[in-house]
Amino acid sequence: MNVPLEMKGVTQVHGRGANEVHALRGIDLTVREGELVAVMGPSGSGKSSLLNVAGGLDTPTSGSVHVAGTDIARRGARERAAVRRRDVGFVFQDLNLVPALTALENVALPLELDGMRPGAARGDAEAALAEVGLLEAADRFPEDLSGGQQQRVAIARALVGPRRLVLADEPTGALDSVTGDAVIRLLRARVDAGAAGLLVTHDARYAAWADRTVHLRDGLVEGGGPGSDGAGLDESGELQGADA
Ligand SMILES: Nc1ncnc2c1ncn2[C@@H]1O[C@H](COP(=O)(O)OP(=O)(O)OP(=O)(O)O)[C@@H](O)[C@H]1O
Repeated sequence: MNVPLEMKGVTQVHGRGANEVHALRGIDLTVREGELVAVMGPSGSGKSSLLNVAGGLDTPTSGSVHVAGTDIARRGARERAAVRRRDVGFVFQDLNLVPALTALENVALPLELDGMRPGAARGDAEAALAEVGLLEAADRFPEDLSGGQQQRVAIARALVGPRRLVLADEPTGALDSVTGDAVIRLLRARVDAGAAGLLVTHDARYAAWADRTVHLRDGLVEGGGPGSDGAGLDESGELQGADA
């Protein structure tokens, strides 16, 4: 089976000329099935850029980004969107639930947009809501849910269907620690069930749930020379301390 995520020599330049920002400067990163990788680093080091490129929301300036075997760096927007909908789940800090849709309809939406029949989409959405412990809230609207419940609906929407790659950008940002722990536990459970996960976090406590941590600085994996994807960087207590 293909590796869920394999990035090689990925660079990304935002802007032009005097405004050019080199957000990513040569990233090699592989995330395998059953593996949760935490991404840490100072503000502006490229964490969000890395996640957006990994999930095909942005294209890199150079390098390859294989998601479940397809190099999305070399595909057009339409094909990238198809890979994204089929294989990638995003958990963002910004919940982005549709206010006019119930929890269940919010979760079913990406499946229906991808052409799944409403009945089948509903069944998968119920399973995803059950996974986050919110099946009883299926028919409620976002405004009738607490912040933590809304976050779980967003997680269910990210995890619905058989996604092989789950990308989370500070998913615990706005949450109290109990709810934050619950979110990370859900992510960990999905990865243990066979997905690959990439988790951007500033919090060493959440990074501790990952199998390994990659530290970014100025668009590069620290200690990750050519041919390395940063595995084993955890041994550097100094870097962990600097980021926490
Ligand atoms: N759309 C854009 N246009 C121009 N510059 C950008 C754009 N997106 C990101 N950048 C720049 O690229 C660099 C990396 O940004 P990125 O958001 O990836 O960092 P980050 O590590 O996620 O930061 P933070 O922790 O603050 O969210 C920064 O210098 C940022 O200003």
